[in-house]
Amino acid sequence: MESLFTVRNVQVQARGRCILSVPQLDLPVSQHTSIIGPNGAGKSTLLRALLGLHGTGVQLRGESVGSNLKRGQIAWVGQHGQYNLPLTVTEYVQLGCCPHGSWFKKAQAPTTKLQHLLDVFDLRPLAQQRIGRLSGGEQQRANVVRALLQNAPVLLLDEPCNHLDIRHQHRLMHYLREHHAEFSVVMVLHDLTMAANHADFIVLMNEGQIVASGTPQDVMQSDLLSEVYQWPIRRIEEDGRLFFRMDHHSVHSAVA
Ligand SMILES: Nc1ncnc2c1ncn2[C@@H]1O[C@H](COP(=O)(O)OP(=O)(O)OP(=O)(O)O)[C@@H](O)[C@H]1O
Repeated sequence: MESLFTVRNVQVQARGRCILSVPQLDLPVSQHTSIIGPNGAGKSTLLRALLGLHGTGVQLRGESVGSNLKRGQIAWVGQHGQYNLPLTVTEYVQLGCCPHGSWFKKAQAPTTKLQHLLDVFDLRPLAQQRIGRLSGGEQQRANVVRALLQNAPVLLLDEPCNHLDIRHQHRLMHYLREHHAEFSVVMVLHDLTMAANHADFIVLMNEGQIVASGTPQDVMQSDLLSEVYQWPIRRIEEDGRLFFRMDHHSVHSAVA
């Protein structure tokens, strides 16, 4: 298996505690990888490590991810955007076209792609609005468009479906699938059914460690998921697709 990212002996400490410990992880090329796991499992920390923000143990296609060259090949959507900038939606998404590390320089996106993405993500009517005045879901869509305009071969998306309604969640996932030849995607997702049906490769995390990695069929087993999430999770297979049902569980029995 050819690797997109190789992670070797990456450890991240914060306030005297280890929040990420990954002896070895290989993420395959040209696949959609989803990182799943409960709150605080270390998913965002792992994504930041892939971005080269936590030391030297990560390689992208065999070269250190810390180099500017490699970092310029990665587009990133974090959990929080910079919405206090005095920019319209069009100006905000065009930041994606700036050379890496010089976001303050004036940039122009190719008009066709910009207009296409504004249409796909229903932002055209809001194009001249201030980014700070948009709703949470609209801002998130603008963040995604900004990342897509970078034309980077690797997209790292931290909970890209945050704030998105169901239609826009599916539109985003379908866009990523339709354009899979243009980029590899590594994304953090909380929706297990969405992860199973849109990712080819799953990384399951808990307490700063990789619990399992592999295909959704192999990794997303009821017992393992229930143990990691500490909640009864039932896996259902229908027409070759996986669905996950959170079984009813009173808060009292979950806490007990
Ligand atoms: N700068 C920091 N200082 C101290 N603790 C931190 C710091 N950054 C992260 N942590 C802790 O590390 C753990 C992992 O955080 P991380 O954001 O990677 O989790 P996550 O899996 O992405 O969670 P969520 O699903 O809630 O977004 C958490 O317990 C968090 O409180």
